[in-house]
Amino acid sequence: MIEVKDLHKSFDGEEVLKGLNFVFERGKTNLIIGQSGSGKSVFLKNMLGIFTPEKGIIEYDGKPYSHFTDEERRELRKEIGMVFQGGALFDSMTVKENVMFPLKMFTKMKKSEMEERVDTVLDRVNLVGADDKMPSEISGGMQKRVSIARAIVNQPKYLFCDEPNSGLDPTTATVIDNLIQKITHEFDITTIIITHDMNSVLEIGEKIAFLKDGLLAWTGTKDEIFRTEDKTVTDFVYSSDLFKKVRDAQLKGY
Ligand SMILES: Nc1ncnc2c1ncn2[C@@H]1O[C@H](COP(=O)(O)OP(=O)(O)OP(=O)(O)O)[C@@H](O)[C@H]1O
Repeated sequence: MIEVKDLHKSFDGEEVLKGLNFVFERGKTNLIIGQSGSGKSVFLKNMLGIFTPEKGIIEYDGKPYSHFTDEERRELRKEIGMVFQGGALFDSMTVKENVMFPLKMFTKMKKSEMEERVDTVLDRVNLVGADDKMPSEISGGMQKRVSIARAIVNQPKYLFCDEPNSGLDPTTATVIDNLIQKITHEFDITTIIITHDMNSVLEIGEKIAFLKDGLLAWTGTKDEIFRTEDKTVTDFVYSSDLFKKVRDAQLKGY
């Protein structure tokens, strides 16, 4: 669980986050949505310790990040998996080398143990047999799966995903969403996903934080987002054709 309390962040005197409060729950896919420029990435970077907030508290399983020693911050870094927008694989490394990278960086595992772990996660993301391929030789969807495998190989407690399905066709995007959700449940991870994709909201929005102008404008679940009459939310979500179609179908009782 990651709890954020009264988080403020400014750049050059301009306040981007204006006092956010939210609990990202363990074992759930927690989504951050909102228009471009609403502060989603800045929010994520504060949680990752890349930015330091001027005010507010970020607690990792009950412990404020500001109280962590340097050593504890390094330990925490090992417990965080990251799925970057675009995958961010190392082009010059094979699939297997990419996935093994965090183990080499953060653990003292023996080579055989690392190989076993890599095989297990590649199996988990349905990439058996792709070990020796280069990123350029596999599809965008497969690259995302490699990125997920790399993010979970060190058994993280927290998984941060920045638009994990951007650039994918809708079917592959759904496969990736469902994979992240399954892994979240299976390993009881606190997963935080920034997304623009309304289909993801419908599929895996177990807990949603809707940001507007640096404030939390609404929170709820994928079921609640359909029922809310909050105009700020409806203006945003019903600008998506997909949402309109699903809501119309629901109203007709399909
Ligand atoms: N390092 C930085 N220095 C100065 N301003 C920044 C910095 N990072 C972000 N900002 C500003 O903070 C605001 C929020 O940006 P942020 O990237 O969090 O938006 P976002 O909601 O993630 O947008 P998008 O959906 O387009 O990625 C923007 O006005 C942006 O210019």
